[in-house]
Amino acid sequence: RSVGIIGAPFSKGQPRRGVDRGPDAIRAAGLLHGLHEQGCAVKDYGNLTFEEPPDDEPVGRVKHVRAVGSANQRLSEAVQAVKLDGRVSLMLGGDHSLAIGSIHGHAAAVGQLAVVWVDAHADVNTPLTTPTGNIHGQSMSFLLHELHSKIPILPNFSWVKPCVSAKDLVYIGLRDLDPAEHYTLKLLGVKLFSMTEVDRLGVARVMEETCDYLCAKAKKPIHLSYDIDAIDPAVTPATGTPAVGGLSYREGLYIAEHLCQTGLLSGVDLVEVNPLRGRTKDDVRSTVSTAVDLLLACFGRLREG
Ligand SMILES: N[C@@]1(C(=O)O)CN(C[C@@H]2CCCCN2)C[C@@H]1CCC[B-](O)(O)O
Ligand SMILES: [Mn+2]
Ligand SMILES: [Mn+2]
Ligand SMILES: [Mn+2]
Repeated sequence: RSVGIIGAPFSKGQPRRGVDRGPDAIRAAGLLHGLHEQGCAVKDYGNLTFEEPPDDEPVGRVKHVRAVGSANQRLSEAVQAVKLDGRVSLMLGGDHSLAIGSIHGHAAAVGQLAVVWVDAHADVNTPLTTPTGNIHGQSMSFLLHELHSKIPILPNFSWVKPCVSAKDLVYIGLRDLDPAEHYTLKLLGVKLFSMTEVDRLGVARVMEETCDYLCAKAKKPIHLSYDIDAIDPAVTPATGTPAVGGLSYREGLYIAEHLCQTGLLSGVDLVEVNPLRGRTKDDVRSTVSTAVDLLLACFGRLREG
């Protein structure tokens, strides 16, 4: 497998300091060494640098609009370039607002794609429904064709074109949604496997149904957007919005292994690792090493050897 790594040290999609340290923490924990060990051809494109627009006042309730819009435009261009290099793009966050640029750039390069969003949260608030104003909880709303009419004009966001159809999106791990998000997902008929379905069906059946659902019509390239807070906070506590009752380490790995086996994985995000949110060094170590293990599984590592 040929992998192109992009570091996106960005935190303005949410209020907590430290998530911009995610990319270098994940690298320091041995990501590149691990990928090389398992035979991947790896190119590290380094960390993006982001401008800090002055006077970035909230627009309505939405915070850091100009910074988030500008950062994601830059990320979109970078991901598109990695795809045009013929590599699977791997974006290391940084907060989950970065999925806007990552998925946008991926779609610009490959056309229609399927999205698997692994997360405790749906991140599908619109700028008008968000309870917090944090754009990391709104990312999917900018990307879905079906929500285009619900998105107001925002500064530095005019470049964003919706690029995902609701029928091409699957959520896994949901357990902390806002009312408006739940309403939206039901209204659009988005396929979702909350932690209830994970418990009821088991992760193997969830992945079987996910792939059957996404591949039923045509096999599209898959974009996997993995929020580390999908995993149970007992395993990955160093993150901004932990929610109890998450995926086990094993379930998290299985999801990555299964998607890797489809051969359709074309873009990956690993976001919301925040080294400053661990109570102890062990908290941080466990979070970062789990992130590395999930990524090694995305790119071919199997527990059987
Ligand atoms: N829906 C949210 C939003 O801010 O829009 C509100 N929620 C926090 C809140 C905590 C108390 C119980 C109810 N939920 C976080 C989520 C965004 C997560 C972004 B992600 O990237 O971490 O997934
Ligand atoms: Mn998220
Ligand atoms: Mn989340
Ligand atoms: Mn988060």
